This record gives sequence, structure tokens and C-alpha cells, in this order.
Amino acid sequence: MTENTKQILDTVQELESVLSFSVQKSLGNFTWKERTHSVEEESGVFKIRFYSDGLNLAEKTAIESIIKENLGKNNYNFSVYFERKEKPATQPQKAPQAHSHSSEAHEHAKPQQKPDMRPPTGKRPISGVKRIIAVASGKGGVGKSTVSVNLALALYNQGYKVGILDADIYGPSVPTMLNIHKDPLVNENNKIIPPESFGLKVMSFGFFAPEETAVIWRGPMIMKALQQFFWDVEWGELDFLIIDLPPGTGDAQLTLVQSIPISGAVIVTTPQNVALLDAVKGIAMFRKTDVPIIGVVENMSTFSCPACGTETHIFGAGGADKVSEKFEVPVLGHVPLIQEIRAAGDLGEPLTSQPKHAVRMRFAEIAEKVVKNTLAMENKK
Ligand SMILES: Nc1ncnc2c1ncn2[C@@H]1O[C@H](COP(=O)(O)OP(=O)(O)OP(=O)(O)O)[C@@H](O)[C@H]1O
Repeated sequence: MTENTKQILDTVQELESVLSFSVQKSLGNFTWKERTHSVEEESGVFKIRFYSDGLNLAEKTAIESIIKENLGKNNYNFSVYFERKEKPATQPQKAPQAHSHSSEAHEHAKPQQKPDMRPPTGKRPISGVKRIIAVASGKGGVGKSTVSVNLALALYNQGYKVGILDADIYGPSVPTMLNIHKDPLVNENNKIIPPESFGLKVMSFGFFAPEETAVIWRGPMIMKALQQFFWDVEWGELDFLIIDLPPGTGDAQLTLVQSIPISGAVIVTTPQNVALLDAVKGIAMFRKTDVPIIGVVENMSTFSCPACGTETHIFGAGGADKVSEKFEVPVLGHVPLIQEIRAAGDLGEPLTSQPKHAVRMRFAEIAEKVVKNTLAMENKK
């Protein structure tokens, strides 16, 4: 253990004295110190390992925010990892009978199996929806919603029927980006009718929680609302449903990914090293849950000076290509950093809806690759 990791472990363990009664109660038979059992450093990120046996999602969320709140003040770059301390009980082995021949006794000895990461209850499809594509990023603010909206529109421009589900509880920006200001209605079958904009069917947390109340969404509520968005929305017949996932790779994302059959995931990143590390975490999460990676989109890759036209790699260059090479995932395209993209997002007039704009062409190419790669993956199955 290095001096830094020891210092962080001590700081986290000292939080025991500030835990609320409900958090203390959720710890059950373990003490806080037993649960916060180690800290490791990997490429400048401190991984705080926390035993989560017996904790539900809401309790884990509460614990994660206590740690984040307190360590965040010290400007450390860290993540909290929840893992199981006690191994799940294995099938009781039948003891070989006294009269067994030795060959019979061998029949009971099974080779050790790898843990099964698949959801226990199976995934439930969304009626009428042919393909679900998750758009994810390891961290917030890299342009995941911008890519989701423009990718959805680019697919629509190519003649597909497309819906977009804004599952980003922390900052549901899709309604603004698509200029939707009306609330969804409910039909006679009690199904929610998704508002339509620029030809896309849209559902978002933003319709139900204005920004100032977004904080009230907590683990179980999020899942309940998401389940309604999947199965109680009148999506109709769709070729593609694009899901703008919340940023990160925590429990909420995992649960979501494990609830529905996702055809593939698009990872959005910016070229900086820190963002790329997060992209790698995203890839790992999808691989763990058997969701194929359609590819990586590098956003804000170059800055084109509006005055002189010079291209600058503000955040570095070649990042997505490195991730692509190392993890054998295709690069779907590079989107430049331009003021017009930001303005179009704020105005609710996406550039992909405007004829002949260079950004529209960029996303058309990305969408073509998404379709091509998704079909190729389906054919491989
Ligand atoms: N290529 C780009 N050029 C200029 N501005 C961009 C670009 N991509 C995104 N932005 C702007 O950056 C901001 C963040 O983008 P966006 O909301 O898409 O990111 P996000 O990853 O979904 O963020 P969050 O996780 O916080 O929801 C927005 O104001 C958006 O308009």
C-alpha cells in the first residue's frame, strides 16, 4: 500500500463518525471499517473497494454519495467499487456413498465454473421495437446526449422509424435539444404516448422531473420509472430505439443494461486520457453483460477556428483510435468541437435536421456504420 492509498483508506474509514443513522443501520453485521476494506491506485485513479453484501441499490447510492462528498473536497480522482465479500453458497456436493465405486464418485465432481454475469430473470423485449441501441459514456459532459439526438435523427433521415429514450436522470437534456415543451399524454390503455419531434418519438425523465427536482430520483424510483419507459410507453413499430444512458458505469447502468435486450452499445468519448479511461470502463461494463460494442464516437475531436479555419486538437489526438486498437472496437467517427453544435442543442434545432450541414454529413456516416455494424453483429450470432 502506498502512502497515498493509505491516506485515502484512512480518510474513508474515518467517515464512520459522520454516518447517518440509516446508513449505519444498513451496514448490518459488518462495521464501516470492515466494509471499506481497501484502496488501490490505477493510472492515477484511486479505486475504493467496498463490501456491499446485503445492501440494496438505494443504500449503495447513499454510501457512494457520502464518500464522494467527503473525498471530493480533496480533489482526488477516485471511484467506489462495490463487491461481494461472501461468496454465494455453492450447490451442496453429494457425498460419495460408502458403497460407491470410485468412478461414480468422480461423476459428482464438477469442474469449477466461472461466475455467471447474466441477469437471473432474463431480458424482456420492448414490444414493436426491433433494435435497441444504448449510447453510453464513462463520464458526464462528453456529448453523449448530443450524439444520441443526432444519431437518432441521422437514422431517421435514412428512412428508419426511430425513438429516443432519455434515461439520463442526472441531466435529461433531450427535450431541450429536440425543442419539446409538451407533456406526454396517456391513452385509453393507460400507455404513455411519447411526444414526437423532428420525426422521433421521445421519452425522457425531463418530462416528469423539472431540473430543480431531479435530485429526488433515487435507486428504486429510477428503476421503476425506467421500467415504465420501456414497457408502458406506446412506442409503436420502431426500427431503432436509441437510449441515452446516464453517465458512468455504476449499478443503475448495469441494471438497465440487464433489463432489456440491447442490440449494441455506442461509446462516446472525448480525446483526453481521462475520458478515454472512462470509455474503457464503459466497454468493460458492456462486455461483462454480453452487450456487443457497435463502436466508439470521438466527440469534440478537433476545434475549427471560425475566424481562420485552423484545426486544433484541443483535447489531444488519436484517443479513440487507441481505444479501438487496444479493445478491438470500431471507431464510428469523429465529431468536431464547434460552437454551432452547442447553440443548436440549446435552441432545440439539431444540426442533423438541417439540410446539407457538414455536421449532418458527419452523423450520416456514423449512422451508416452503426447500421452496418449492428447488422453484421446480428448475422454473426
Ligand atoms: N461537438 C461539440 N461541439 C460543441 N459543443 C458540444 C459538442 N458536443 C456537445 N457539446 C455541448 O456540450 C454540452 C454537453 O453536451 P451533452 O449534454 O451532449 O453531454 P452529455 O455527455 O450528455 O452530458 P451529461 O452527461 O451531463 O448529460 C452541451 O452544451 C452540448 O451542446
